[in-house]
Amino acid sequence: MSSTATAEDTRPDPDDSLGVLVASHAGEVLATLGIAAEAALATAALAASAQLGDDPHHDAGRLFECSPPAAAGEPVRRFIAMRLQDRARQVILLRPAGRDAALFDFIGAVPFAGAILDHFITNPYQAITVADRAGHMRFISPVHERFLGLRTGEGTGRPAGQVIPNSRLAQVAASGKAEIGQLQTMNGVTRVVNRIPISAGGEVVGAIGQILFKEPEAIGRMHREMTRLRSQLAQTRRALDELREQQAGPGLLIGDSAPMQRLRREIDTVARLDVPVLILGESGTGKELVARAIHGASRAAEGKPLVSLNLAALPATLIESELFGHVAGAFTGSQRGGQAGKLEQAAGGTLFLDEVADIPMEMQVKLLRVLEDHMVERLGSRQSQRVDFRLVAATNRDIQALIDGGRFRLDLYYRLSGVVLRIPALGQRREDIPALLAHFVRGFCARNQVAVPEVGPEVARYLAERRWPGNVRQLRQKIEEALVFCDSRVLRAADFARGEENMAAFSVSEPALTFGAVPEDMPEATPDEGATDAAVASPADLREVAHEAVLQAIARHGGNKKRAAAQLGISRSHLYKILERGPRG
Ligand SMILES: Nc1ncnc2c1ncn2[C@@H]1O[C@H](COP(=O)(O)OP(=O)(O)OP(=O)(O)O)[C@@H](O)[C@H]1O
Repeated sequence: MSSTATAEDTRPDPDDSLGVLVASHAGEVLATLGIAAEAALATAALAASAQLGDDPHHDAGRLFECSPPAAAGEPVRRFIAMRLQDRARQVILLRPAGRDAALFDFIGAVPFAGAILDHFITNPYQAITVADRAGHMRFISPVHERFLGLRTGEGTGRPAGQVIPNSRLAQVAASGKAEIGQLQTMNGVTRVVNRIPISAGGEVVGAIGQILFKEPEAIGRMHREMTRLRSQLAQTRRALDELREQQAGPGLLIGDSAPMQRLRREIDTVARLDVPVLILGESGTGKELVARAIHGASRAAEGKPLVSLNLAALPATLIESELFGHVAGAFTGSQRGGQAGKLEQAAGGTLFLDEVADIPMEMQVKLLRVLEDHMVERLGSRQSQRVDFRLVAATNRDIQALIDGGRFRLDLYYRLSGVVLRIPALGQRREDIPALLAHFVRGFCARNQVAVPEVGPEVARYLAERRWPGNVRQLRQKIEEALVFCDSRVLRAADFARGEENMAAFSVSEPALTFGAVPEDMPEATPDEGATDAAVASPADLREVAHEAVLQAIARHGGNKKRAAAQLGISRSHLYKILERGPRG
């Protein structure tokens, strides 16, 4: 250590990057260390320090810049200095500033730079944390230390995850990828945090965390609202796709079995006639599809609406206002400007009364009357108007039994059943199953924008072997469920049998199985024929869907994985497997 700075002092060892200069307030150098031994630098530092003056607010330390005069042709060397002082002397710490140091410019340009940095470190509304590349804590704002119940510096040097609950600073320092606007729950409180990797010399050297203490609830609310809207959008998209599918008409009535061919011919015939049609068939056999097909094939109804009303489970009063509409103020809660009922809305088109056998007795008379004279009077109005529409009704009930039991009016039955179309149950046309399988696989993959998987040759036979009390609707639901949870790029019979025993038997390597009810020449389902390479299953795609379905089920059940697994019809270990492998695993 030298005691004075003189002109002949040599430049310090170039490896030295720090210097300490101790001087009196009058500028007399008392001691130097490291780069401060260079007389020109010490002189420049003391001159710059004198410029700062004595500000009682900065007793804690003052940052400033200084540059010794450069020899001709040499670049200007810039140093960052920090001054600490007491009544007797000042101590100045010196460090060269990098050429591109914005910090240097900041300190040079802002006389209260130190106060600003101090503010960032002690800001009560936004704490910061710093971890090094190894993920160990280097600094935690005092306000955050208090929140975490730590004494000053207590967390320093410890792994971030041990000090801060749910910390991801170590991961960010390791990956170099920022995480912005994330919600982090610490000690039961949710905060909004940013985690940002910090680089020096082209390398990630650590990460900082910014924790917003103010109004995280507002941001949290926005986050929840966005999540809700996203899921609503996905639901709407799905509903829209289904609607499009339904409105596409008779082409989408899949199946070439003899009963289906006959049904198609009947649809073509009745569509041309002005007669009411009653569609009978078990639940899920496609009655609504047939109603749409009739409407779609009817020339008279071209461009006109098909208006549906499901009469099951609606109380009589509601059915009446739905059918006939109402005028303004007709009843409490009525629409301000009044509203047209389904009968009016269907003018010129088709009125589809689904589950017609479930209509309450007192409404049967009113329906009968309007079907006889086609005169519609809105509730609360004395004026009636004539409305013409084609009537298609459907039921899965044994309507004859209801008539015999006095629960359905015979005269209404005659009004509804100008022509009766009977839709065969799926069990009576098992040969349609391969085509339905291919159709639902394609539809599901298109809706979810995932690649179409290959369908194992045993699948159609396996499905044809099952009982389908819920008919095509149940078949569709089972196929979609299997697609969600199928584990590989090939959809296998085993994917349909989660929770069922003995599925090992249904593998391709076991071709000797017999399928009594299945015709020998039953074609096998094939993947999308028009598809190109994209049709090759990307397991990751379906895994994403499965992962999402699992997350949603867990959320629906308040985090209870056992119940989520039960609802999805998978074992708990399968659920854990899906969670573990993640959406792209
Ligand atoms: N032949 C078919 N081709 C393609 N999809 C069909 C066929 N039959 C039924 N579906 C599908 O099965 C599901 C149920 O069909 P739909 O709602 O028409 O049945 P439904 O007989 O009216 O049922 P419910 O008696 O319960 O009202 C729908 O998703 C429909 O698209």
